Amino acid sequence: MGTARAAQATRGPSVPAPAPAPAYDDFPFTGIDDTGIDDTDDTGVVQNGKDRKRARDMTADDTPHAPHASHGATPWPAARAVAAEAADALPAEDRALGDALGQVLAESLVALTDLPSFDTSAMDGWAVSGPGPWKLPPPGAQDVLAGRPGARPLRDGSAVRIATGAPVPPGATAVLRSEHGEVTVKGELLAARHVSHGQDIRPRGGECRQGDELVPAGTLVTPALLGLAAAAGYDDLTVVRRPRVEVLVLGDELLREGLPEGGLIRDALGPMLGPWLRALGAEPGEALCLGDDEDALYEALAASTADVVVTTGGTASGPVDHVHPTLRRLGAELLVDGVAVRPGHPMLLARLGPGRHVVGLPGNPLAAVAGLLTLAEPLLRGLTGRVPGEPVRAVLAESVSGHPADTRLVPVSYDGAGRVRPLRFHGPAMLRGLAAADGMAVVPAGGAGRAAEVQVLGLP
Ligand SMILES: Nc1nc2c(c(=O)[nH]1)N[C@H]1C(S)=C(S)[C@@H](COP(=O)(O)OP(=O)(O)OC[C@H]3O[C@@H](n4cnc5c(N)ncnc54)[C@H](O)[C@@H]3O)O[C@H]1N2
Ligand code: MOO
Repeated sequence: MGTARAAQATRGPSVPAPAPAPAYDDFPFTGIDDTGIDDTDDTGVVQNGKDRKRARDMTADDTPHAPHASHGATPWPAARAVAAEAADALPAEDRALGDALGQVLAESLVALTDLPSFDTSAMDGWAVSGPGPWKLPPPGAQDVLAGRPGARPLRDGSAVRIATGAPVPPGATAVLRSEHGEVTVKGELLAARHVSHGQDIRPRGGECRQGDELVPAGTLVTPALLGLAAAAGYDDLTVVRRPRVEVLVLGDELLREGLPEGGLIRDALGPMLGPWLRALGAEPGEALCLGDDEDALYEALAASTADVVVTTGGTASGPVDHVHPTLRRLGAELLVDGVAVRPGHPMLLARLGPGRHVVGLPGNPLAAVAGLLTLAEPLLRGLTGRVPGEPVRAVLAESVSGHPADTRLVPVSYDGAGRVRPLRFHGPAMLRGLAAADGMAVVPAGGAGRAAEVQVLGLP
């Protein structure tokens, strides 16, 4: 707070007074949010035309109202690269199929069996041998059903009723679908159309042979992969261990339940970070609320055995912002200390010791999400062994103003035509836009015009 106000104060009286202009973070409900970017109305609506011109005027460096530049901050792409390189994948572990979702295969998935493991009927009908008409077994004879092996061999010219999924009897040459066959009064089976050799029989090994590589190591375990692994004979999978993450929520002003009152507000980050970190492949513990207690923070960080500690709040330089001094006290190595991105510029990444990292997220909720996407996501990608996908890019349905020096992350949603549209309520303290968003657009310094292509970070 205060930079723009301080600049105003140094203005001499001979300088013509500009129209009263908003200072850096005075405008929770007006056109300026604390990113220092004026593209919103009081509800956070992105504006055009003369409002945009006003935005340009207000963000020009020679005005008294220039926003903070992130001096000494790491450029956004470089910060992501540092976080991605900070840690190698954790060791492998065996997990039951039901527990392995979202982890990465540490070994390739090799078929433990042929699939199908026997010649299988693809339809309900009759297994037939040779050309028709076919003789049927006497009424009351056993049908061939799924899960019942050991059907008797079929002789040429005979048929037997069979169910989908049942093992085809030896000697069968095809399966005739029930809707394509007719039983005569003499008890013979006739085909209503030509039956080709092998029709509606799934041959053993048609999908894979035992020993075939089905999926390479490094693949993310999805629900579909779990199904394939089960079909191929697996009870458990060898996967990269999930990183254990502790979440420390800082701030004396935070309530864990009920309505905000008396200057206290609800903790919006504890409930959000656990599920989000899990979606990124981590094993988060219950968020711990530490208030603004410097010693409690020191002790929690010193005692932590987690692979990653995520803190929220306390990253700036206010009187109770204890993250930097505590990391200094612990002798931590700061890998990233501030990022040229809005919101979220005070975010940090530190190494407490070998294999022990701290991600410091700013307290403003949308700024915390920016920190999560900028630092925690690539760090966890490295630890979990997840391979980065191709960056998603999309065309902007309308222009988005930019910070003069820093990257901006803006909640966007896809319109029907595959373009992305910036959303209202995107101030650093707001989650309303994000909750309606499909992603966060990466807007370069200076902004991006309508129809420009931008990177879009996905959300869980
Ligand atoms: N002199 C300056 N002051 C600030 C700057 C700056 O550059 N110079 N940057 C501002 C920006 S931008 C941000 S972001 C914040 C970051 O501050 P902290 O990480 O120290 O966060 P706090 O001060 O603890 O909290 C900021 C804000 O967020 C609210 N908050 C905190 N935790 C939660 C939570 N779990 N759930 C909901 N809301 C939370 C908190 O009450 C504050 O309103 O610093 C600015 N200041
Ligand atoms: O505006 Mo701050 O950038 O909320 O991180």
